[in-house]
Amino acid sequence: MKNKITFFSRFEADILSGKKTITIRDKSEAYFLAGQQLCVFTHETGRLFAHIRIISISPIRFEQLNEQHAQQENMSLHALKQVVREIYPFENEFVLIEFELINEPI
Ligand SMILES: CC(=O)Nc1ccn([C@H]2C[C@H](O)[C@@H](CO)O2)c(=O)n1
Repeated sequence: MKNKITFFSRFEADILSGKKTITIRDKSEAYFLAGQQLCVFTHETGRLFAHIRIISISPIRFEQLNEQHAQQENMSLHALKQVVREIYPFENEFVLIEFELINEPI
């Protein structure tokens, strides 16, 4: 089972401070399971910077993104939709991955 996930390095500080607690991914990353512990790397350089535990993973459509999701991403809803559209220009079906930061090594 794949136990790694990458994030753009611009989100590292928000993840480490606990301000960002979800991520929206396309279905190519729908294989994660609730309870799974993941090593978190930067997308750009592959540097390990955190460990997280998945709380839940559920399907979501682009038009269902709302203010609560934006808050969990520590950005405005407009910014969240813009980021998702930049990363996935043609996708409408996603998975919502809710996670918590863990300190213990895995
Ligand atoms: C780096 C990589 O492989 N893929 C992604 C995909 C998404 N994110 C972030 C951007 C937003 O905060 C949410 C919404 O998709 O998740 C990311 O850092 N890296």
